[in-house]
Amino acid sequence: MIHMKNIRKEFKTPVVREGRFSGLRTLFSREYITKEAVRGISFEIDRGEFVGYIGPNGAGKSTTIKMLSGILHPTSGEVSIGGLNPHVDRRKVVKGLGVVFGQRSQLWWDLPVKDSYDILAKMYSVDDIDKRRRLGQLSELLDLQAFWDTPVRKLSLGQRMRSDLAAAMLHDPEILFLDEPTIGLDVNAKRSIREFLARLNQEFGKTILLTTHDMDDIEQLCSRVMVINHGAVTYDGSIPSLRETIGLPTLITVTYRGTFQVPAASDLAQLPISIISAEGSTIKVTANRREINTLEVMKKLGEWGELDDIEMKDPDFEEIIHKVY
Ligand SMILES: Nc1ncnc2c1ncn2[C@@H]1O[C@H](COP(=O)(O)OP(=O)(O)OP(=O)(O)O)[C@@H](O)[C@H]1O
Repeated sequence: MIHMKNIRKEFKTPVVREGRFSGLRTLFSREYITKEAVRGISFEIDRGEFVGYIGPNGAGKSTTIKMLSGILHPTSGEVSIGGLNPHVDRRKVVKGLGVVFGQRSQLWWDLPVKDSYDILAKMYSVDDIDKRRRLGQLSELLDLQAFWDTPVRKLSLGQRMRSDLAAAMLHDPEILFLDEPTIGLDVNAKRSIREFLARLNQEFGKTILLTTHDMDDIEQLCSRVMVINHGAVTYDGSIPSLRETIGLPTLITVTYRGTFQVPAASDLAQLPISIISAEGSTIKVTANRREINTLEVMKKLGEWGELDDIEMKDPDFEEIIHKVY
């Protein structure tokens, strides 16, 4: 449904001149610096997928989304949405696309929220009956009613983001591109947006590509994650297999009934288990699931004393991402 093959994007910016008349000299400069923002990205996204697109600042995420939505033209490579080129067939493609840039609103700043929807409905040729029906549904899902008549500039960030999501869905697109839709939101606002996005995907079958720096968004919503770094995709797969690929150790806290006996240092060195601390009847160890499975770890720990309680903590997704970046 969404196809990108060997996509590259270069930006050319004039060399900034220094000294007298620097502004004018920069303006008329013929020297450019070329920045390769995206370097040969390829991926396919199928109908109904919910894909996280993550990477550090400046990695090329927004540039990718802009090329997919036809705002930017790739320097080279193939891009298509439902078989159409978003740059060439922009009008047709945008009918099936909803786009939200969390940092920028597509609503009219001084108008009441509902007036922006009237304008957007006209722009997307949504008739009155469909507009009323969809806004009723969106208003219920996103709880918009309370600020329906409020000018956009007076909305809180959470209300503004909910209004923007409704705006992106007003023409009922099949595909949604979201660039940081939870940026700056508090826990409750994030939760309500995540619930909405999960329903769009699960109940209404929408295909969603989500860019975010919030790893909870990714973990709670996405079945697939793509990591982009320095303009190239460095990982594309599920979250569990990303955990496995990175292979950070699991922290295991064991409480014994009474005393326990750890093996001699030479024997311990043979095991894929490391002791972090031992105090009273509690010991903390780490083990890498790539080297030893959970059952084997429990068996080994059981040989050291009579087990009372075991707690396992997998590495946070945040820590894993830190490793990939
Ligand atoms: N219009 C432009 N002109 C010149 N350089 C640009 C332009 N847009 C983006 N870039 C550069 O391309 C690179 C990728 O930018 P992009 O905005 O795609 O990153 P990002 O992954 O979305 O980052 P962030 O997480 O900070 O939003 C950056 O080095 C950026 O400075």
